[in-house]
Amino acid sequence: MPDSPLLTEASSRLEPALKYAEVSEEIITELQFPKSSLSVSIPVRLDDGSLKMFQGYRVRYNDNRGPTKGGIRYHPQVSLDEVESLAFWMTFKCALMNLPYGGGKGGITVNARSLSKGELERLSRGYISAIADFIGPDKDIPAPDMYTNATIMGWMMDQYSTIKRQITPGVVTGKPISMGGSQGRETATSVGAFEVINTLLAKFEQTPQKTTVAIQGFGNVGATLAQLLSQVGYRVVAVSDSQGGIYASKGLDIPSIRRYKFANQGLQAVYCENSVCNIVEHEVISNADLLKLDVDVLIPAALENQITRENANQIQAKYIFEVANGPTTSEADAILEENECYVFPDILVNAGGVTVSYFEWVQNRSGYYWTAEKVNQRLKERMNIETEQTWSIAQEFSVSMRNACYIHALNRLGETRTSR
Ligand SMILES: NC(=O)c1ccc[n+]([C@@H]2O[C@H](COP(=O)([O-])OP(=O)(O)OC[C@H]3O[C@@H](n4cnc5c(N)ncnc54)[C@H](O)[C@@H]3O)[C@@H](O)[C@H]2O)c1
Repeated sequence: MPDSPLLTEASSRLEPALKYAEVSEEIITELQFPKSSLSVSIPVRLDDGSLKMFQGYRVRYNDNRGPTKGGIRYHPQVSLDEVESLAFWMTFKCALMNLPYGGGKGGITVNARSLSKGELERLSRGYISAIADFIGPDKDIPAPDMYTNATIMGWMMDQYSTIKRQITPGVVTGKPISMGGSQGRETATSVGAFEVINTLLAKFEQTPQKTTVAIQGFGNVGATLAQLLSQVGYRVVAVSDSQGGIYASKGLDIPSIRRYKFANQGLQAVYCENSVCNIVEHEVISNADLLKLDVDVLIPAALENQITRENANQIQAKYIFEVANGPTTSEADAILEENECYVFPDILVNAGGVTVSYFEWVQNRSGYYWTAEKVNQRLKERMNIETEQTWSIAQEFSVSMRNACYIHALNRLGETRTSR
């Protein structure tokens, strides 16, 4: 095994699931290695006339179940090891959701916020020029991830189409709707998580009206999810962003807070009537405080590695739904399990995004576009099917939902590999 601590840690988390999964040793061995990894150097002309080189990666981890699929991340800490470990998880997420895809991932080591729009466009187009032979609608299909968005996906699709001299919308998902993006893609992760939360809390007879919720991260996914939850009666008592959080035991007025945040770029516990917003009684809390609140449901929706060996014993929530990727370390997982806290893992909870990415690719290939209602209906169906199946596996083997997800995904990967 090469020196890849993140990938090694990722694959070690599968161990408890292996004794229940119907997969051969050979397949498990194969799954420890990425099929192919590409490193590229991208020259970019900056606005001041100088030339700067950037490092980029694209990994196709495993393509037994179909073309590889996964986002592209722009972040200063991007490394080949990180991209390989994220591509590894995409392999499992796609199998878990029964999508006809393998796992992939990409990234560029860059602080995207330090670049102008023009520089960002040249970098994105340069990256696609460098990896064009490695990707394609039947080979590997990128999507947005941290610090990449629909605009960047649009540039990438355009660049690829220019190189191939053929309009190829199915090469990238998460595009603007005007370039073949799907209705419902922007809210897909929140809608998917909402379905999973409702389905699983119902198993514990935990109704929305008697459930308090704290959400770390009031971004694209966290804020939309907060709204969906509060609409059906969940009491969202705390939310936070990178600057800190707010808490009100009576519950927060989420639509008002969203409006305020959109207009002022800050979090404030407000209640708005028409255009007037009044500040309501609340406590200002830190992100660390938010995680330890006495609530029923905790939703990390910001960064990875938030729940660790250091704070896991102080978590009071009974249920954790991982919307962020990798918010709980494996040491924290063990502590939470001992404390009878149910953790519902990222590869299920946040899989709505990749599911609607799949729908986008299907629409691009057929040239027939669905309504938002149709997208959401199909998304909910698929989330429910896989949540129920995973729940049954957890009951059958008396394992955590994390291990049940791995067993379910491993079984699918094993079945396809054996058939091939
Ligand atoms: N957007 C998707 O479709 C999607 C799909 C799957 C997984 N995810 C994961 O969900 C998470 C959120 O994604 P997003 O698209 O909403 O991102 P986003 O950038 O829109 O929002 C992230 C939020 O987290 C906040 N934040 C940053 N640092 C924080 C900190 N230290 N403590 C608390 N909050 C902090 C930010 O202020 C922001 O409100 C990420 O982990 C992402 O990988 C997103």
